[in-house]
Amino acid sequence: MLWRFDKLTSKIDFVPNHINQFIPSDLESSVGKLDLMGEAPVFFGDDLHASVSNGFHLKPKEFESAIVVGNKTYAIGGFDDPTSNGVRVFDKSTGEWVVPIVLGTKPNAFKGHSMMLLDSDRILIIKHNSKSNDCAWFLEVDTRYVQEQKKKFGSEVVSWSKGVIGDAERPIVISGPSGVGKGTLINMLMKDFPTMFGFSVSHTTRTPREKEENGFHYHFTNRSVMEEEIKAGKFLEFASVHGNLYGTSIEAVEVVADSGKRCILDIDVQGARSVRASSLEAIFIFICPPSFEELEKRLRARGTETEELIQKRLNNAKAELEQGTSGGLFDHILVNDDLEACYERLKEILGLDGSRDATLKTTTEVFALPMEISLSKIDGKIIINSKNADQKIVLDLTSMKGGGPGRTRGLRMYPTSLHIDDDNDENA
Ligand SMILES: Nc1ncnc2c1ncn2[C@@H]1O[C@H](COP(=O)(O)OP(=O)(O)OP(=O)(O)O)[C@@H](O)[C@H]1O
Ligand SMILES: Nc1nc2c(ncn2[C@@H]2O[C@H](COP(=O)(O)O)[C@@H](O)[C@H]2O)c(=O)[nH]1
Repeated sequence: MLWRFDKLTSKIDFVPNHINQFIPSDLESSVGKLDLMGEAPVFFGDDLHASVSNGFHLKPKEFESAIVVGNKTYAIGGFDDPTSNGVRVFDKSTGEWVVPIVLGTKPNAFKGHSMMLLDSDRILIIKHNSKSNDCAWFLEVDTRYVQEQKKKFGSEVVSWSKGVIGDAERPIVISGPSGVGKGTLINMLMKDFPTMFGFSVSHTTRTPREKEENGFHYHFTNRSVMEEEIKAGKFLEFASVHGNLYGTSIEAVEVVADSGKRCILDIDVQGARSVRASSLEAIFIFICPPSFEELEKRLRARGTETEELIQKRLNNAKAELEQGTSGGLFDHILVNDDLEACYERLKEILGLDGSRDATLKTTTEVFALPMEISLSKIDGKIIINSKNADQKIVLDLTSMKGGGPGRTRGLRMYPTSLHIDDDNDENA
């Protein structure tokens, strides 16, 4: 049994061992020394019954545990409970518990986890008794992305992001005016490198063209449904384009990441700007036509739009070309004059010009984590310690890329037989 001090009821009592206890390494700096003197800085699962100030019942849920980040306490768990979204937040300054808007796909229910605060803006959660490819999750509580979403929603927001082990490449955002050839170039890439790229299937309220397939070219939907889903935080970005709503759902990007492929997004300039502001660290490529006349010729030759819609798209193309080429937003600007030459240049940018083996993929061996673990941090690396066996696994976050929404890539994880001296352990 462990003792705990309940700040809300001012009582000291005992915490059963099954309730996960972890005092995060960065906590001392984030809450200050006072909190660490005499009072347990972490509220444990069964502390949570203490406050019902905003009317909901705070009976602790099974396998729920909590962690302090600055002024707030995040209670995480209870995923089995259908009434829970898995996260509750206690704000010390208001004395209230709130259920936040939860973005990203939350992990499947798990029985036990250990947590650690990273950089005071995200919580690392390691699922007990899990596999290495599904054990590391991040709950972003104050990253730039989450701060923006808090402003947008005007309420408490958190965002889940799954840790992906290995060298996943940065997603690719391709923008450019309608008819410039984005789809044509993307199809060439997907055909030549089928195991390497996955297309982010957008949602749109426009009507399908002949031969367009729901779920493959787009998720065709209607405005009221899509607006509701936007409100619910399901979209990484969305924009009104040529009179219709288009958007990239967080799920669309996650599906590609989970297949181990590099995600390609075909979105307009407004969408690219939103993605740039998100924590999806993508490469941004803008495709230009050789001339406005050629753009018009291609749009007409495609034969998919009415004259009225062609005029609308051409009109919007002027602003898009101006914004796309005015600098800052895009990493690369390509002119799609000769299709083959443009495709070669695109491959070059993506490192597919033969300078490396494009079919080569980093394979990461999957292994099982111990049943019961604790976490510590040594030399910037997270050590996952087995509570019952002399087994340690290193989680190296130094090459970590991106973050919410969706996936945090570039994690390295390997079992180690090295003896780790607990005296140097920042968090024994
Ligand atoms: N370099 C090129 N030279 C000539 N025609 C081209 C070239 N690239 C693409 N096209 C043609 O231009 C038309 C428009 O291309 P595509 O549909 O790929 O454009 P897009 O940028 O994806 O348009 P949208 O944004 O409307 O989806 C197609 O008929 C395609 O075959
Ligand atoms: N902001 C977003 N723009 C998108 C998305 N999906 C497609 N698009 C852009 O819309 C126009 C028109 O496409 P079309 O298929 O109707 O010709 C084009 O510029 C696309 O890049 C999206 O999810 N978000």
